Amino acid sequence: MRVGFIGAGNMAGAIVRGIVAEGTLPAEDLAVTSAHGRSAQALARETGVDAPGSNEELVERTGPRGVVVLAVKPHLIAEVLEPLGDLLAEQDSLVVSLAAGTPLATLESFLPPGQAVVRVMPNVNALVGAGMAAVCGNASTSEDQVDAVVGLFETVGSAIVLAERDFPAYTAIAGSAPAFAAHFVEALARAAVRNGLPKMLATRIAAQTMLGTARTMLERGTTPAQLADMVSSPGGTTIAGSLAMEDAGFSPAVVRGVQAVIDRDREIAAG
Ligand SMILES: NC(=O)C1=CN([C@@H]2O[C@H](COP(=O)(O)OP(=O)(O)OC[C@H]3O[C@@H](n4cnc5c(N)ncnc54)[C@H](O)[C@@H]3O)[C@@H](O)[C@H]2O)C=CC1
Ligand SMILES: O=C(O)[C@@H]1CCC=N1
Repeated sequence: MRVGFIGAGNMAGAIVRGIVAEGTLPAEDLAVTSAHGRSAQALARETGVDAPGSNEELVERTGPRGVVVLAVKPHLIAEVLEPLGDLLAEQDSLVVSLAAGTPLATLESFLPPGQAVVRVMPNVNALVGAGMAAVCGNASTSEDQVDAVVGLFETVGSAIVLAERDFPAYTAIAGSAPAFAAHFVEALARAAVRNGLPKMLATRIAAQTMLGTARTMLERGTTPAQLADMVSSPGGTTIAGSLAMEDAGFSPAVVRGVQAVIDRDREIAAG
């Protein structure tokens, strides 16, 4: 399978670096383009992938039946897709869009009828093989094509098939949530700095603690509530901290943040 990425920014960079590091596909089967070519060339130099001079050339080198991944910002999808429509149809390419708030119906409206399109919401942790991706194909996509995309993203983390109506909530807790987790680590570290720990050490300690907490839940099936109970000694330190965080509005702040992502996703979708 040959895969071309239109866009060489944060997300494409994370996926390409992850795929190359994991050895999922040989670097020569991957290609990237960017708006002015500079970020694509830098990524190509770093990873050994190809950096064709235009999006048309990228589709040609990726096809026939190649995967063309749209990794540009949502507002650029129309101007990138429309000129490529005939070539994508001719090559029988599979179009994969990573764009937030951009439904399959919108993507289809920029392409010839019958074009196979898959919507994916990945996250940046693909960079270290620990990503989370949701996948949804349109009516023109075969089961094999959806499976191939799931398989590709499984090599850089976890991947699931998800109904398109659930993409906004999923985007909040997977696509955007690495930023929220990073804010939490940063806040923990700053609080420790206030109490005398050096920032780098505090950040490492907090990040390792997040990693271990996630692994305990995923590998042992421990629920968040069970894990909190395991840590909270009666009359101890943790329950004092947890209740103080709740008193300061921790859960309502997180719920509002998730809702804001969902609302913004719907706003982008509405245009
Ligand atoms: N950054 C993230 O963590 C996530 C991003 N996404 C989605 O991924 C997409 C890309 O986001 P980022 O990588 O963060 O953006 P970015 O701004 O870091 O990268 C965008 C890339 O698109 C390129 N580009 C712009 N116009 C182009 C054109 N005409 N032809 C070829 N390349 C062009 C730019 O040069 C740049 O390399 C967005 O649609 C976003 O919604 C989805 C999940 C997570
Ligand atoms: O902020 C954004 O719009 C994209 C989608 C999810 C993560 N980054």
